[in-house]
This record gives sequence, structure tokens and C-alpha cells, in this order.
Amino acid sequence: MIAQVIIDIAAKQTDRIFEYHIPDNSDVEIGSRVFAPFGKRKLQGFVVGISETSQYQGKLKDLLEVVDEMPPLTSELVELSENMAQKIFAYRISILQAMLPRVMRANYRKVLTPLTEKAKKMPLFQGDPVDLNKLTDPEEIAIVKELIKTQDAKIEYLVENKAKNKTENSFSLSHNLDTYLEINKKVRANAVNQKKLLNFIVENFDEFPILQAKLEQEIGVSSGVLNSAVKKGWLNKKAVEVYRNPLAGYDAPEQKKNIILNSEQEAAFNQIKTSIESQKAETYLLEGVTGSGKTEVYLHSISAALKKGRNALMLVPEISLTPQMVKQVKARFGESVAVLHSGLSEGELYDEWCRIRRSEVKVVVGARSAVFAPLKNIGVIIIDEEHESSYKQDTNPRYHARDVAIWRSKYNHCPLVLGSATPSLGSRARAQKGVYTLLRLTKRVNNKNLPQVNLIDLKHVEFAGGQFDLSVELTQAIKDRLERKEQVILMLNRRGFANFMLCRECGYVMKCPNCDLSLTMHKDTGKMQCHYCGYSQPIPSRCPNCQSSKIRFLGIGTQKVQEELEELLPGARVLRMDVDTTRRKGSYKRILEAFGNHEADILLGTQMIAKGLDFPNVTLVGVINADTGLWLPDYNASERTFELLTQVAGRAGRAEKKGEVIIQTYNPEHYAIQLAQTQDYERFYGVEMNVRHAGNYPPYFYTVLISIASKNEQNAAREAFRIKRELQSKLHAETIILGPTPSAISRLKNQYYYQILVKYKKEKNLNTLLHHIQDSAQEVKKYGLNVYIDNEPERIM
Ligand SMILES: Nc1ncnc2c1ncn2[C@@H]1O[C@H](COP(=O)(O)OP(=O)(O)OP(=O)(O)O)[C@@H](O)[C@H]1O
Ligand SMILES: [Zn+2]
Ligand SMILES: [Zn+2]
Repeated sequence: MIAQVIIDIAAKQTDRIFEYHIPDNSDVEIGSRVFAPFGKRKLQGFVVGISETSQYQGKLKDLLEVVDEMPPLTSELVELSENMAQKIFAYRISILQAMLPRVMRANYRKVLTPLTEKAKKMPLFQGDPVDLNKLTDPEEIAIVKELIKTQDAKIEYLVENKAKNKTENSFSLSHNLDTYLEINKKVRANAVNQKKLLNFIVENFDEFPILQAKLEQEIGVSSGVLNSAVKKGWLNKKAVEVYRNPLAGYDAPEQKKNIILNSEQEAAFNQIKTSIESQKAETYLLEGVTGSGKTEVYLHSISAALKKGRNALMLVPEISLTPQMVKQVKARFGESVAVLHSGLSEGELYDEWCRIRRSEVKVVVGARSAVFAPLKNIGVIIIDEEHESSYKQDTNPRYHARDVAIWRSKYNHCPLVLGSATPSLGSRARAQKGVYTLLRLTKRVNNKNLPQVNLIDLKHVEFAGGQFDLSVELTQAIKDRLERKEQVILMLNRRGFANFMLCRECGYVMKCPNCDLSLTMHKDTGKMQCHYCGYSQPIPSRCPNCQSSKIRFLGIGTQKVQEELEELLPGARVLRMDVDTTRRKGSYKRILEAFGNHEADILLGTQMIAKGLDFPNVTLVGVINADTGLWLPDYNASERTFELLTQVAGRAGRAEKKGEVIIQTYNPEHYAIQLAQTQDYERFYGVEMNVRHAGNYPPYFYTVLISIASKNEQNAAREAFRIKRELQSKLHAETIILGPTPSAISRLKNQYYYQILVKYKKEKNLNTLLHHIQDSAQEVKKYGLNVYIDNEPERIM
């Protein structure tokens, strides 16, 4: 038999199938990871097909071995990777790798192995191969070169598999109960520990095998006692695989009572249920105002799928951001839930993934990449907060989880539910055209009103403190809540916004030497930092340009607002949530739990706190600066602003108590802000569609962004113009080609970027043309050029 293999080298020349002969009695399947000889190297690859015959004329090489016990990819995922490779501009191997947990990606070590006795005795080796990546001493490098030349040593590539199963010792019994009773009689009473152990064995005979940790704890003996019992033949010891449990701590304290759906929820659920039961691949857009109970519709849908003996896949934005959601799913479906998200340790992630692959779970909840979960027999797919831009991966491979989900829904003959209070314009437009089926929840559960929203015009306002962050009105409103023992959520919009250093004498702004971005001040670490490449330097006390001491730090940070709040409202307990306070694993969850237990009055944070939170005691939401993102040079800046404000407003007044929202803005007359005030998505949709129509933007046009990067600015520009000419000569006249222009951030990590935006309605050959452009860029890569192609970009700056 012949295996079709995609080899683990991301390059144009290898982006195709290589054939190998499958040795007899080797259990290669589609989806297997294998080792294959490739030139002089031994590389990993994925089997994407198996056939009886080959077109290849010569003699095929044998596959070397199969890496995993079970093929890591299902045949569905293999097929999916083929489909994706045709649509997005990425190599098939990059797509296949993206489907696996990070730890499973192969790591190659280049080592030098001694061949002759002479070499083996050299101090360089000390008997072992040398890791060439770790070799830095020029003298040693010279020796290595010489050894290769004289063939006393050779270079080899070792593949490291970092994915490891966690094991623990388990003890089982070797005799029957009577024998232990006998032994127990013979052991003298002063052998205290042995007695303890034997008594335990006799009393808990049926409980065995038992894990070591548990035995030690229950009997109160050390591992030494257990090991000597093994030597005596009383116990057998064996390492068994155990799972790391990332859901520990998510156990719901009480099983929630079964909620009865209201009539709108019921109507939406019934439609979804029909598709689940008839196994129909239909896409639903569940448009429900904040607090309308979308989650309950999801959970009912999952139940309905399970009842049909099928499984469920649910995507949420960044799961660590919604511990409340995980808890609910876990409370409902218990042990059969697996979670996948970037907040887990690599080991935990791998274990969860294994449980899914081995069909030990029925429900998978996860962030973007969970859309590749090797779950079989899917009966429903759900994407919560479907408008979130994080569902699009903005690095290679640039896929959108929604597109992948649509493909999987067709493959599995199951419905896909896209839910949001503020659907993306594209999804809403597709529902208008009937491509998706629109389901609406127009009211909050129990007929609660949406909160009242007040706009405060920052151009004409009195500020409460010495800083220009908090208006008198907002401060007073916070005070009122504190007196009533209610809670407040305050959001500082970080989009398009940073704390930067400005010299009032010469106008100098401190920028990153590698990128074209201003450095951001971090008071806690005492550093000015580039958020893009990580460069940092100490906060200066004088202007680096003119030595003046008149430097100012502009912008506001959550830290500064926290200080001001504590000054204006002494005694107020403030919890801060931003990148700095959530860096450590689990801190997000801890902060939210503390706020939920009313250990603080105010939750102050960045966009992180805008979505999905459900705290009944929150009656006031304040937005400190609504509009920083409004003027970004992106066609979807209004959509993002409207969405953010509507979402954060939705956190107020979700239970019995009435909610209020105060939005501070410099642009109270802008339509995105005005419509966020009424939280009227449908009207916003109407207005924004007109704006997009006038500007020839999505969803009226499709878009592709081509970025050209080089260390040499001229080269980037020259190639960009060449690509534009090629596009112009081959595309329709009505297709719009914008650029090339330097990207809004024109230099990043010492690379200059130029970009071209193509807007089109119908271009049958565009895909082929773009692949061709990318391929020819590969050929000029030796001049340091890189071309990136992003289909339907979320950001065009
Ligand atoms: N039928 C119902 N009866 C009573 N309570 C309900 C019902 N459905 C949902 N709830 C409760 O209403 C609250 C809000 O629901 P949920 O969080 O699902 O809203 P949502 O639509 O997801 O809102 P958002 O978009 O703001 O996240 C939750 O506490 C939920 O338990
Ligand atoms: Zn930088
Ligand atoms: Zn200066």
C-alpha cells in the first residue's frame, strides 16, 4: 500500500503530496503522524491518503514508523485541511499543525553524532551527540566543521516529542483476601506501619487498585512502606496514565434548577432542535439583546444533540475570559465536558485534547482553535459572541473559525448557531439574504428593561479630580451605588490608545527603535515598553532628545484611574483587570470570583470586562472614554465602537435592580455612539450598511489584503507596485485596487510593510492569481521579501 504524506516543512517546494511505501504489518491510517525519510533527513509528516497504486515511476521509499498510538487527526480533519489549503493562503502543513495542540508540533534538534573512535574520544562529545543549536564557541564550531569534512562525525536531526502523558503510581493486590488475613496475623504488632497497611488492605480489599497519593494519605504511611510491601510481594506497583484536570475549581457549588425557556427562547430553540433531529446543516444567527438568555438556548441545544446520541462543539471568545460560561456548561454536563483554550498549561491542553480524540467526552468548549477539536459525530456547533474579531487568526494560517465551523456543520450534517447581541455586519447581512436563518430574542429574560444610557460630552464637562478622567456626574453616580451597596463596572477603552511620552519643549515622542510605534509607559515595572516587539527601556526623567525635564506622559491607564478613584472615593474597594493584573494563570478567574462575592465595589478594566459577564448586583456601568477607537483608519471602526459600547452597557441591571450606564465621549453626535445609547442593533445595522455601501466596503464587497514586507523599504515598495500592476492587468475593471501604501504601522520589528487592498464582487480567478503571486514572492525571498495574503481581513491598518 502507498501512503500520501504531507511533510513537515513549510515551504513552497514541499507543499505537495509525497508518496511512500507502507511496510507490511505497519498500522498506518489516514491522519497518522509518521516518520519518513526525506533526502538525508528523517522528518515527520501526516498521512492524508492511502492508495493501492502510485503514478510514480521509480521505487518508493518505505515509511519509517508511526509516531502515535492513535492517528492524531480524524479523516474529517484531513479533508478539512485540504479544503482550507485551497481557500486561505497557507501551506497545508501549517494548517495540519494548527489542528494539533502546540506540544504535539514537532521540534527538530540538529545534533552532531561522532562516527569514529577518534571523534568519540574528543572532549567535545563526551560520548554523546552535541546539540548544534547550543554551540556558540567559535573554536568549537571550527572543530565541528573539520569533523564533518573528514567524515568523523555527521549531522542528524532528532525529533523531540514534547507531548507527554502524565502518570502516577497505582497499587494493586497480588493475593486473595484470606492470604492477607494470614499475613496480617503473622506480622508482629510492633511493626506499626506494616500493620496499618495490612489492616487497610483487609478493610478496603475491593477498593484496589488505588493511586499512591491516596494510599499514603488514607493510611498515613510513606512511599518507603509501600515500596517494601512491593518487595515482599504484597502489592504490585504500576505507572498508570492520569489526566491533568483543568476544570478543577470550576465545579458548580449547586446544580442549577432547570430553567423554563420563555416564549422567544422556546421558539428559537425549537427551530434549532428541528435541525438537530433531522440532521440538517443549517446556519442560524441568534440575535438576542444583552441578557436575553442566549446561553440557555445554547445549553438546551447541546442537550438536544446529546439526547440524539450526538456530540456538541461550542466556541467562546477566549474561554479564560468567561469562567462563568464554563461553569454553567460544566454544571449541566459534568464529566463529559472538555475545555480547550490558551490559558491551560501545555500538559493540561494535551490531556483535554486526548480525551476528545479518544471519544471520552461529548461536549467541547473552547476558544478559536477548538474549532479543530477531533470530536466525532457532531450534532450541533455553537459560536457565542460570533462578532468577536478574535475568531479570526491574524497570523499564519489566517483562518476564520466561523468558516471552519460552517464546513464542519456541512460535513457532520448538523446545525451551526451563531449567537450575539451585536452580530457582525456580514453575518447579519447573510441572514437578510436568507443564507443564514435569523432567530431573534428581542427582550431581556423576565421582561427586564435594557438599562438607561446617558451620554456625557467631555468637551463641556466638569471633572471631579485633578485628572481629566472622571466627570463629576460619573463620580456622583458611583458614590450613589456605593452607598446602596450595589456594584459598578468601569471600562477604560484601550483600543487605539496608549500612554506615551511627549516632550513639551521639543515635541519629541518616545518610540520603539524597531517598530514605528510609541512606547507605552508601565509604572509598575518602571519601563517604557513596545507592545508589539517587547522592546523596553527605563522610564526617562529627561527628554532623550533635548534633555528638558518638561516631559509629560499622556493618556490614561487603568492604574492611574484606580489611584484617582481611591482618592475621590476613600474606602471604595477597586479591583483592576487589565493585561498587567491578569498575566498570571488563573488570575482572571480569581478577580471575577472576588467581584462576584462582593469583595469589591468597583471592577475597573479594559475591553476584557465588556462581554459576557453576568453579575446581578451591578447597577452602574461607566465608560471612561468611548471614542478612542472611533477614528482608527479601519472601515469597521464604527462597528467595533458600537459593539463594544452596547456589550458593556449590557452588563448593567441584569437582575431585579434597575441598571444605568454612563458613557463619557468627545463625539456624542456620532451615529455609532448615539445608536449605542439606545442599544438598537437593528437600526445600527441599517445605518452602517448604507455607510458600507457608499464606501464600497464589506459586506457589499469582498476584500483581500496583500502585505509586502522587507527590511529594505525600497524593495518592499517596488515589489508592491509590481504586484499592483500584475493585479490590474488581470482583474476586472470594476474591481477596486487600493494602494500600495505604507501600512498604518509601517515598520514593525525592523521590517517595512506596504499593503494593497483589493475590493471585488466577482473574481473567479483571483484565488489562483493570488497563489501565483505568493509563490513568486517565495522565489524572490532571497532578497528578504515576504508577502502575506489575508482573506477578509479584520484589520486593514
Ligand atoms: N428562561 C429563563 N428564565 C429565567 N432566567 C433565565 C432564563 N433564561 C436565562 N435566564 C438567566 O438570565 C441571565 C442572562 O442570560 P444570559 O447570560 O444567557 O444572557 P445573554 O443573552 O448571553 O446575554 P449577553 O449577550 O449579555 O451575554 C442568566 O443569569 C440566566 O441564567
Ligand atoms: Zn517594537
Ligand atoms: Zn525634548
